[in-house]
Amino acid sequence: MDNNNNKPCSSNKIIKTSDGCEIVLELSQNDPFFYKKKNLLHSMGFDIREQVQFHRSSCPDAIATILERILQIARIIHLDEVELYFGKVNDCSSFEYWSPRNEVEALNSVLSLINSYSSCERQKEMNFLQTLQDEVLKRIQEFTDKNKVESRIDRSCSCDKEKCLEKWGESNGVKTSLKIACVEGAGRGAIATKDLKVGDIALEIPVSIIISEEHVHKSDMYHILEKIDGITSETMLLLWSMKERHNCSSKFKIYFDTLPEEFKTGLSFGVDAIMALDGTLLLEEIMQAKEHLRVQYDELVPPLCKNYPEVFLPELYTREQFLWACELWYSNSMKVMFVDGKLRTCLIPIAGFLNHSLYPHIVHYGKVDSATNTLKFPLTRPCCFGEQCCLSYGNFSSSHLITFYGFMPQGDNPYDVIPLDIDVGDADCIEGCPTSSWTSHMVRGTWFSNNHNIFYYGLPSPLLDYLRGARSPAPHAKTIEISNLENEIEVLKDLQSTFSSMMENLGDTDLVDSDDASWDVKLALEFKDLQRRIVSSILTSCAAGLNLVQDELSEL
Ligand SMILES: C[S@@+](CC[C@H](N)C(=O)[O-])C[C@H]1O[C@@H](n2cnc3c(N)ncnc32)[C@H](O)[C@@H]1O
Repeated sequence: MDNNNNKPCSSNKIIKTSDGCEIVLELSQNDPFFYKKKNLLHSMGFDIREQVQFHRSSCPDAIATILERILQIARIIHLDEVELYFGKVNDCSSFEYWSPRNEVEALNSVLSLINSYSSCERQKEMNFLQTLQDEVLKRIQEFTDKNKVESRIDRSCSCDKEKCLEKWGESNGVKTSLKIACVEGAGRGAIATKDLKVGDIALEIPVSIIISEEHVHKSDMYHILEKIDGITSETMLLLWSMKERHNCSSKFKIYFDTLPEEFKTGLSFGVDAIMALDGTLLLEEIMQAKEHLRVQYDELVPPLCKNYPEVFLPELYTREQFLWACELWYSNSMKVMFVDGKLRTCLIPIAGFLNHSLYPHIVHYGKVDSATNTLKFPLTRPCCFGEQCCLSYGNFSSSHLITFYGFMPQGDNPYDVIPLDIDVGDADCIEGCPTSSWTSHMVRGTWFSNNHNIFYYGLPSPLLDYLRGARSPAPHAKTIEISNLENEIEVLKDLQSTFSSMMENLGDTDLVDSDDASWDVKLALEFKDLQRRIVSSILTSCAAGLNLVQDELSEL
């Protein structure tokens, strides 16, 4: 799970002035998309460092206007690669958001600025900051109301083992406002036991119950494993957990008892499911991942069992058990930054019940609080009593989520992109270059776009610009001129041809009755259906675009 630990440090701050304060927002030079974001900021009239003034006497309306200005900058600073690539292409859309993820991230960045300032200033002098905070919270609430995914709780589940784990957690210092329950279609999940606000800590886990490499170091296998050239601590942990799950006196026995007998991830897909993926890139992804595990097992495990059978008991180290451990670590581990500054891959009892959502409540987690020596899970959006509280595992595509976690999230996933085999070279564009210089290109469902007008067609602008340049090297203005329109027709026809072949490769809708199919075939068919919908939306957009261009041409 990718928990936002590796973001460039922000130098945003609030400075007190004689008649109020000044909010300083700065794009980090270490941002991997620094030049693209800098160009975007410039195109909206901002610099990479902006100071926004607040006067003590600002009225609520003025504060709302200032907040909008701050958000315009914060949104750009917090864009990720996919959001940048697919962009916001409506020239007059400065009041619109880029994506739900980006909006909540931008709003939370303003909140954390206010909080860090308020904690060192006398609040009563800062009434206008309070008004600003209220406005931010109001917007987060509006967003939460707009983007809700309902999950149904299966109340017939007794969850006895999970209750046992909750009790064990409590006795070990876990603080929680969540309880474990069965959620339809997602196994177990965590449900809020009271209304939770933005900033509330839904769950707090003491470091003492986190499973990390320290436990391997204390085990009887460490002196053997440490001699293996190039072995990672993740692999050591994986081998350790294969044995520890059977250890009746393990400190983590209650935790291991709650784990499923089998994980249903893409790594366990059978032949029928793999065949059903024909024509998709997921087939390749799963085959490669399976092959990687096969080679890793063959190189590592049989020699350990042969040379140290008293430590690596052959019956605990079968290929099936190795796959179980890989799936456990892929689908349940989190990267945690400890107080010594080291990032370690860990299993976290109780937190491991948090499911993923495209509209998560918890986004920033994974850094141990040095004051309490605990790992905290704070909310970036409210969660009501009885609602499932979800995490963001990261900005992953459905193919990644299927391969390593075994599910497709509910709702439209903006990270479901199809990469295109066009190699353009070069990293982030250099200073002064247009924002459209990208090293690789991709598409996604054109339903995500709000601009289906001529020259846009709901398709990504970087791709269109690249194809325009490849067809005709002359600079391209988006103007209604014969040469431009003729070039547009060529570009759209090229795309039509590429995506028609992709659609042919995907074949017709499968006639398998998916109600009777096994879990893996069902998931494979669902994924393939998504691929067809994406490709079909592109073909529809190309056809609509060609009509638009031809209409314009006929009027010239
Ligand atoms: C960290 S565990 C979460 C707890 C898990 N549901 C359980 O019962 O143990 C991750 C696994 O939960 C399931 N999961 C997580 N989010 C999901 C979602 N949005 N929809 C369906 N399954 C999900 C997947 O099986 C995934 O591999």
